[in-house]
Amino acid sequence: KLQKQICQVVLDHFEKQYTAELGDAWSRVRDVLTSPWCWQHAVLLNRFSPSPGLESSLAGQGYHPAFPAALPYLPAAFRCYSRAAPGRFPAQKHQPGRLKEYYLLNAASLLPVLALEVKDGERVLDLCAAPGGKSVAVLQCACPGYFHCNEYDDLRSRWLEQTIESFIPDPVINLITVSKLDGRQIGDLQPEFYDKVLVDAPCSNDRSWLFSADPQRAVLRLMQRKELSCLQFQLLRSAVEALRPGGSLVYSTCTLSRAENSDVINLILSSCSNVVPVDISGMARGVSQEFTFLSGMQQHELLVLPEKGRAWGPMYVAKLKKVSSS
Ligand SMILES: C[S@@+](CC[C@H](N)C(=O)[O-])C[C@H]1O[C@@H](n2cnc3c(N)ncnc32)[C@H](O)[C@@H]1O
Repeated sequence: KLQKQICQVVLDHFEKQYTAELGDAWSRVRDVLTSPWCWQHAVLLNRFSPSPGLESSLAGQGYHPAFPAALPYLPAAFRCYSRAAPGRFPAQKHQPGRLKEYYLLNAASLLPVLALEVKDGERVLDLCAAPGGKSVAVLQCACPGYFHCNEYDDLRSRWLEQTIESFIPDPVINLITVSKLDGRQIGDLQPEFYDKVLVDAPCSNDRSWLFSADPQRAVLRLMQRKELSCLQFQLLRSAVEALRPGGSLVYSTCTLSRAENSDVINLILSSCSNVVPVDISGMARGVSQEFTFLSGMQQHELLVLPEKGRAWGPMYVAKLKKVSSS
């Protein structure tokens, strides 16, 4: 495989911003983000396609359960394995008519799903769903009564459909609706309809931006970075509209950028009087063996910092609850 090249202009930009925002922690995070050979992958098992021998094979290769059973929310059917050593379990190819047995992913990307605490029968919206890793993970946790997976981008929406086909069998797939809407409109289209909404927002994606192949495009993206916060705020506002009173939402990104994380959440909290923060510190404490978090965050949010041997993240997660009608 071609060696990944670091995009210097992005690294310089991050160096300035994240030294200011994260202090000393940034240099440890930078060492991981710029060393793809030490990146880890977790293996999320597909409960709809159990594979005899897979768990013992994972154990034989040094994998262990990534999440402790004592978490505030960890359904028995949700099984995910990780190991401290870098490297990748072999990926499974898409084969029409055959379900895949597992999904490879960054273990931190399961934290927003666990924070959402989906229960059987609930109406759930995954507002920005492609390629579908978190949609698949939601269905490992529970069987929603109605599951709406939305993705605005045409090509990525097809990818989402393929992921769902690869992991979800026939009776369950009928509970899922895939749409290609602008997520900002769903609040108006389906007001107060959902029990749970996941907003896994489009963001700077620090890990992949650092390896941008086209420096000119990277410069353009960096210049347009501020617009992302605006889009994220609008998506969140739509999610709040789409929630029934008493329902809750989880917001997540895979960037370290404060402007796309805490600032967006603070803006929603100050502009929507019917939304309150939900404490997720119990979950954070429960997984503190496997993940490193930025200290000094508020109880309704967490930021996973990649570290050697625990190279998960970046991942920001915040949880909010709608307490009354808009
Ligand atoms: C971080 S990715 C989602 C990853 C996905 N949740 C997963 O776990 O596989 C964000 C997605 O939001 C989509 N997106 C961007 N703008 C959107 C919009 N206005 N409405 C809905 N989706 C949008 C992007 O195309 C991208 O696929």
